[in-house]
Amino acid sequence: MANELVADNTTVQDAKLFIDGQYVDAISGETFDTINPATNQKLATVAKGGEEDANRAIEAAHKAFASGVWSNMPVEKRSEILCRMADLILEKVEQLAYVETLDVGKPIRESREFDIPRAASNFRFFAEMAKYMVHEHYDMANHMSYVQYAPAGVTSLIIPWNLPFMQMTWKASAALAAGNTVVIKPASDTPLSAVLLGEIANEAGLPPGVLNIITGPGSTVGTVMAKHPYVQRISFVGESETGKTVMRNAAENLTPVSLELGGKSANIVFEDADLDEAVVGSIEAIFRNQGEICLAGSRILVQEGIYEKFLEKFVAAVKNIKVGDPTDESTDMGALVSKSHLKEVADYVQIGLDEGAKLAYGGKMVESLPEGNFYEPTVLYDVHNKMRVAQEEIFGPVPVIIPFKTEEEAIEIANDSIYGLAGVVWTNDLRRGQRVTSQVHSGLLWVNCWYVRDLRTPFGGAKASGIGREGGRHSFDFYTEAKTITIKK
Ligand SMILES: NC(=O)c1ccc[n+]([C@@H]2O[C@H](COP(=O)([O-])OP(=O)(O)OC[C@H]3O[C@@H](n4cnc5c(N)ncnc54)[C@H](O)[C@@H]3O)[C@@H](O)[C@H]2O)c1
Ligand SMILES: O=C/C=C/C=C(\O)C(=O)O
Repeated sequence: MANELVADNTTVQDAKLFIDGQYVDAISGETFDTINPATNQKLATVAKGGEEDANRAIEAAHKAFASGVWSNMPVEKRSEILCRMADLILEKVEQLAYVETLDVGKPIRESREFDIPRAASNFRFFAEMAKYMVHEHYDMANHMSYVQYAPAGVTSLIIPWNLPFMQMTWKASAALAAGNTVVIKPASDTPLSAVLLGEIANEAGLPPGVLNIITGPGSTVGTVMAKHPYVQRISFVGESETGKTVMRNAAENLTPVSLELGGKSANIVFEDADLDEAVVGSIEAIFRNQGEICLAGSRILVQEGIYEKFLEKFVAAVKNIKVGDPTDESTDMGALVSKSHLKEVADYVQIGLDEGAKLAYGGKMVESLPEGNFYEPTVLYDVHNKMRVAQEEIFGPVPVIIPFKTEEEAIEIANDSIYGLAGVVWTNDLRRGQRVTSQVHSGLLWVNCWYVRDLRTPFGGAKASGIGREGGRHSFDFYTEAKTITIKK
């Protein structure tokens, strides 16, 4: 394999661009290093794609699309190839999980048990669904109409660094199942697992040019992927500000965008909740993946009658989180993705303290692990929702705990945010659960659970958290062009 792990499981082979079914160097010959966040040592050399490379990949995708080799392939056959990709992902679960863990800094247990199997599920789900799409047909007296959901064409997929393989496959599987050809750009901090998808595609029999992967900067490669006139759909995941830039660039050709952006979701704990369950769930919702999850329950709103008790139990649970080597099976929390991100997270904690928040636990780098980007799980409490740490996305293991008195106040605080991605409600009163979730202005809400995913449901955010929904038929709506064909009888 072109990108196989070497024997010691600490370094990976160099990564190239994947264009038209082949691994190639950047035209400029330039490369960049990807760093292991647990050691801050170099992990691999990666081809630094530029504008010309992005053009090359888009042209390859355009040619493959126009040839009909994929878009006109019977859906059963297309589905078979995508299911084979799912099988291959599962066969390579160990390799992919290690690469993901080394590149992202996340615990190996999570990579092996969640990210990689979920990537396989993404492929299998959309491959199966494509076969069972319901087609519309309408009759009039002298005419009949039917609707064809035709593949849109070349699709740009721009991916962030936090859950790289899972998110890339969430988009790619749907776009491919709908008959499109794709160009994928992983984030420069975490390009390695994406590059491995190229050989999986080749092994599964995906025709050349149908899937292309370009590693390189967002400012060049990403800009071309948003602006190129051949591109018919852009699906972007990342920060809200970058999303705005992508949308501006997409406007040049009126290219439809699907944007999954930042979040600052409220995790609301009511007095009538099962306290232990709420503590365990709230810990998971903010410390999983080092808190680097868009859906994180990063604002923990706690009703005043249980505020002290919740805080005590929450902090006790935080003390049990084992931070350390991401490749260690017993690690709960790994390293933050980069030195610069570590600094951003640490700066936010200082900002919070300066604003008057109190520190219940953490607040510094892990002293015993000075080489990597290990930050202690941190708890800020007695936070007011107007503080910057309650309004801005920290994207790290730093929840802010905010007290509230009434249900109305909890809803008001939850909605007092530019973001509207997710929300969690902990209560034993399901009527309250229904009332509160129906009034919180977010795309995804969970009651007494967090990040439970059913791939048939729409996924996406409100307000600054995004535009559009993917998942189930919503993905096919986005990745296809609905064509109405009317015939005289
Ligand atoms: N809503 C969701 O589903 C979701 C999921 C995961 C992450 N996120 C968000 O992603 C952010 C973290 O990821 P990040 O730091 O990698 O985000 P980011 O916006 O910095 O980068 C995302 C991707 O965009 C590329 N990019 C940068 N500039 C670009 C440009 N001008 N044109 C095109 N592409 C460009 C980057 O190289 C990267 O591949 C957080 O805000 C998080 O909430 C949202
Ligand atoms: O960090 C963001 C998490 C995104 C999750 C998904 O895209 C998903 O579960 O489909």
